[in-house]
Amino acid sequence: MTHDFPPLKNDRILKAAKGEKPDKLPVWIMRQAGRYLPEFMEFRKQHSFFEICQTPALACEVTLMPIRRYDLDASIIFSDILVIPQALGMTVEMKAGVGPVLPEPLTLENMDSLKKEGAVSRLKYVGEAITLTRHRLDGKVPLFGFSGAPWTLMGYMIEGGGSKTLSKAKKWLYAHPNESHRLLSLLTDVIIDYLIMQIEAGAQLIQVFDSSAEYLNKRLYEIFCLPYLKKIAQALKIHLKESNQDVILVLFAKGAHFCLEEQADLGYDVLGIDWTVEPKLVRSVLKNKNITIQGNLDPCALYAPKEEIVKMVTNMIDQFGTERYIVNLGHGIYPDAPIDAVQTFIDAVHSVKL
Ligand SMILES: Cc1c2[nH]c(c1CCC(=O)O)Cc1[nH]c(c(CCC(=O)O)c1C)Cc1[nH]c(c(CCC(=O)O)c1C)Cc1[nH]c(c(C)c1CCC(=O)O)C2
Repeated sequence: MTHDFPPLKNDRILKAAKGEKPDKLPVWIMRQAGRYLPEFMEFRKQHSFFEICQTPALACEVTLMPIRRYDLDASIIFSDILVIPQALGMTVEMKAGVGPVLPEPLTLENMDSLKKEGAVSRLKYVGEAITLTRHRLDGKVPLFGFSGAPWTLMGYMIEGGGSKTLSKAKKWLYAHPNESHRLLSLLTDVIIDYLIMQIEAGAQLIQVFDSSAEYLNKRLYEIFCLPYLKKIAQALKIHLKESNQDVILVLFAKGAHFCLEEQADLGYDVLGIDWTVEPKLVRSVLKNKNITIQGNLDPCALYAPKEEIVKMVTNMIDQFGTERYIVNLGHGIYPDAPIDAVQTFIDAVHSVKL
């Protein structure tokens, strides 16, 4: 599909992802388009969460909010990982102060009622938001599309929302492995088609969020996650090759420090690292892997005084080194992050001489 998008003016993140040298270190922030921005909170008084997700003009507006305010090097389309369970026929509510709630969680008995057929066509609005946003960005920075990973989606679907232990979803892994694989396969198929749709709509990078990886161990991750994450990367790479496109693939498996090497062999161009992992350890474990690292300032570091933030950022960059590196937080930004601290963070990154 040709879209005639405006030419890209800032390719720092694409360069870093491919192992080329950018003019400055690229920086963006997970969950940058949302809740900590006063303009977003104002916007949310007029529109419900899923109304914004499902209305391309509104999703585009929110995506652009942090780009107007800050000198970020990438944008990420406003949406949520839970639009997939929604498209599969599950009810998802966004409750103020609680987070996402799925009032009728998935069970062994009702899992066959998931509506795989047509799921991606019910997510067409995400593609439309991406295309519109690519035009409105006017080439200022590249645009990320994203999806939840199979295991993270499975967790929310079975738990019916967030959970401290994920014990209901993990029970499936231990007690019902066949049904778990059936569900993870179904989600993988939908995720692949969904991400291809986002690429065709104009996404220049894709991030897969496995935010619930931290609840598993190496054995469970090898059995129930790595094969599916690999299938996703391979299918996307085949699609990109056949359609002669160049799109960067990023995997953020939060807390999966028990299998960094295995993650590096899945076919993604970039690995996101959470803040609990030592930068030097990451670099030493992955030194022969030709992979770019993204991360990993503790989101809570933004509560520190300005001078401390600058010191922590400089120290982090020293430890990661400036090659094959994209600066980010080690998880999504929190709703009460001071907006000046975000500016300090970005300026500290961009002031590093390469
Ligand atoms: C686990 C997860 C979810 N959603 C997402 C993840 C993976 C990333 C991560 O681990 O943080 C991903 C996500 N959610 C949202 C984006 C938008 C783009 C961005 O700015 O990064 C992205 C990339 C918007 C959102 N998603 C949500 C909000 C706030 C809801 C509101 O405005 O009422 C936003 C802006 C709601 C949401 N959605 C989800 C939760 C747990 C919550 C409630 C807590 C919270 O606020 O983060 C599920």
